[in-house]
Amino acid sequence: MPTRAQTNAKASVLRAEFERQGAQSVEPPILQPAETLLDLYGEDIRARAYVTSDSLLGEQMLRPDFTVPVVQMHMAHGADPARYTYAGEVFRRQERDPSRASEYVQVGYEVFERDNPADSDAEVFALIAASLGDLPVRAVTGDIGVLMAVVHGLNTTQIRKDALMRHIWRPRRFRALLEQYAGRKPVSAVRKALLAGEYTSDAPFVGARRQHEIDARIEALRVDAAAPPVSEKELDLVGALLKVSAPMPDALAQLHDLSVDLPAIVPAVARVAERKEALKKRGIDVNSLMFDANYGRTSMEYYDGFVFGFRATTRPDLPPLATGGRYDALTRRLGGGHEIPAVGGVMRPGLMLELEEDQ
Ligand SMILES: N[C@@H](Cc1c[nH]c[nH+]1)C(=O)O
Repeated sequence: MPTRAQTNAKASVLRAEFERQGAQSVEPPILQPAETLLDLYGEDIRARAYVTSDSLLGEQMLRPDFTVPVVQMHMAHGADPARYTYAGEVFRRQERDPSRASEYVQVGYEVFERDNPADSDAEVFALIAASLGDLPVRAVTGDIGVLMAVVHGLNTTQIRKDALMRHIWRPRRFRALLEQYAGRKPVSAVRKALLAGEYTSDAPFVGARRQHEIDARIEALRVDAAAPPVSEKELDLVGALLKVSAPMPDALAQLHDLSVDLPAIVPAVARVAERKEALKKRGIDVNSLMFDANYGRTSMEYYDGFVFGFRATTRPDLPPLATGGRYDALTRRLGGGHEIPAVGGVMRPGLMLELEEDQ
């Protein structure tokens, strides 16, 4: 296992390289305001952040990542375009796997650039690929924008689309909801009685929910039950889309085929195609680069476009050595009326050293 000093030294080397590529070095504080920022990460990180209360500052957290504080800083006073780099610890509780670190060093690179998003995606990816050097790694890419587009385009109610959108990050729940909306799941006897107004309960009010909220929820369930089901055809198309997992050229051909029946994904698929060309221009072998439509569905909920990760081929037990993605909407949420397309990624120097030791 590398020592902390070795990891920090490696981090400095990587950050210096990112500075040479034109990035400005920034140092967001370790303590971050939880009340304003924690929700931006989504459910998983919200549950895993170390949060504490401070009588002067309010709820504070140990930074779960750098991207959110960097976006906040850029939107408050950064000039466009901009490139930033940083190195330091992030903190996330591990609830399932005690062998995984709950505190580790990241080195990152973030690009805020309006002109050519495909090329910015390729810039970040190619820079990280180069920084990983000869390490035995394999990259996977994906695109959350394609999934969002398919949900937007479904022929169903806005309420259902909103629910599916929230569950993009919970693949099993997403699948179950979609099947429910397609009428594939039998409605339980209790639910039937509830919708028919035949269900009464004398359970005491113990939670925060009031009678009018319960009534509103029952009414929403009634409206939903009256909506026509999502068609079998759409269900199958979404299923087929989520199965796309192949090298870039083949994956793109499959996406193009699917977009004939799912016209809503046409612009998002065009972005995947543009990115492929931009990656190729930057020397990436796109013929062997994997595209997996499901990739990125369990990570940071601020991603809304390109997503990628690099894993060690010789050490499948290790977490990814580098990950990243595009987060345009996050800049809008923190921008107070402004927004700018943005993409970035991080590397884990500690894992890189561990892998080097194995060589
Ligand atoms: N902040 C992300 C990585 C990233 C940087 N930029 C974009 N994504 C993480 O910690 O997982």
